[in-house]
Amino acid sequence: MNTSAALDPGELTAYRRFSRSEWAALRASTPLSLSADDIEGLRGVAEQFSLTEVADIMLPLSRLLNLQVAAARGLGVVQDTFLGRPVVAPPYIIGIAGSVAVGKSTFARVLRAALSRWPDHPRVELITTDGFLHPTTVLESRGLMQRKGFPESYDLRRMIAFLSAVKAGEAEVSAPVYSHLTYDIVPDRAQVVRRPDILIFEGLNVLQPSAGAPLLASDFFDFSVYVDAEEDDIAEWYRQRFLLLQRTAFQRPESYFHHFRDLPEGEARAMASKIWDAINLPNLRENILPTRERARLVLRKGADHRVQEVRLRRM
Ligand SMILES: Nc1ncnc2c1ncn2[C@@H]1O[C@H](COP(=O)(O)OP(=O)(O)OP(=O)(O)O)[C@@H](O)[C@H]1O
Ligand SMILES: CC(C)(CO)[C@@H](O)C(=O)NCCC(=O)O
Repeated sequence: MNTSAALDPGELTAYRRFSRSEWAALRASTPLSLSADDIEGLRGVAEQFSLTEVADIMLPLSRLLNLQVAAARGLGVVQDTFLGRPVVAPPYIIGIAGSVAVGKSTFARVLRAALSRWPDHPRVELITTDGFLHPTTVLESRGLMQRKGFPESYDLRRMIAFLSAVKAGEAEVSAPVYSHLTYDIVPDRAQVVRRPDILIFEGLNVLQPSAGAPLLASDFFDFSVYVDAEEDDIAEWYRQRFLLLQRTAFQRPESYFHHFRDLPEGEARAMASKIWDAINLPNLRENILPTRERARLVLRKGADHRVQEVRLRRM
């Protein structure tokens, strides 16, 4: 099986396809005038993100989302008026899905910065589903340490309860926090969300069905994005990130991968490939890629991380 760009006829009718330049041209409808400094500021949120990526991909998307937020608020007014209640806009929730190492969190950080520049929705929060992984003690007791990222490794009830509380407009909603350094949930720490204008909810599992549970994460989404790329490219990004972490985070004694800190580069690459092939690639094929066609927007990246094609669902 591969993750090639080929689409079946059903998908072709569901989505409009845009080349990079066609999508970039939609920036023309962006009334927000960003100075060169503003754009540089957005890029600073994630140094890997190039200026052209911000201008060509992120600005049209932030405009589309700005219009969508306004429309969703309009519908909220209709419902509150019908119910005779004071009008309160619930947070607009955007799900971001895709493989391990495809660049979801990088993309989400830049999207957050871009959306928060709009005066009508300055308060944008970002939560990753990593925090809803079961802690290591639970994963170990269930024999799931080699299944991290698979559906059974998450506390889905807690994840759905979190989204439900945010959408219901609760004043403060807490999410657990995961550390990539210790490879575990951080005890006694929480990330608190306080009625943001927009919540970006990022993780490989956000578009997945939840076995047996009545609600899915995507039931709470107003919009969703799938970050897509060739399997081989993602595997290489995973290896590159592993090598970077080896030179940085793994050097710290509290790192779960501290014992890999002095592996020669060839062996470190082989170790990264082994973890990729054993865990993250099967998870991509079995559980993540099958959710791609649920997304409203699919961004297809090339080997250089630049988005080459955008597919937008017809609604
Ligand atoms: N637009 C980009 N340009 C260049 N490099 C990028 C870009 N986006 C991500 N990367 C790099 O690709 C790697 C994976 O990115 P990131 O950590 O954002 O992925 P992720 O999908 O959030 O992964 P995970 O699911 O493991 O958290 C990182 O090394 C990151 O620096
Ligand atoms: C925490 C997840 C599942 C998602 O971010 C991922 O980073 C992970 O830890 N995968 C398990 C195999 C690995 O260490 O790459």
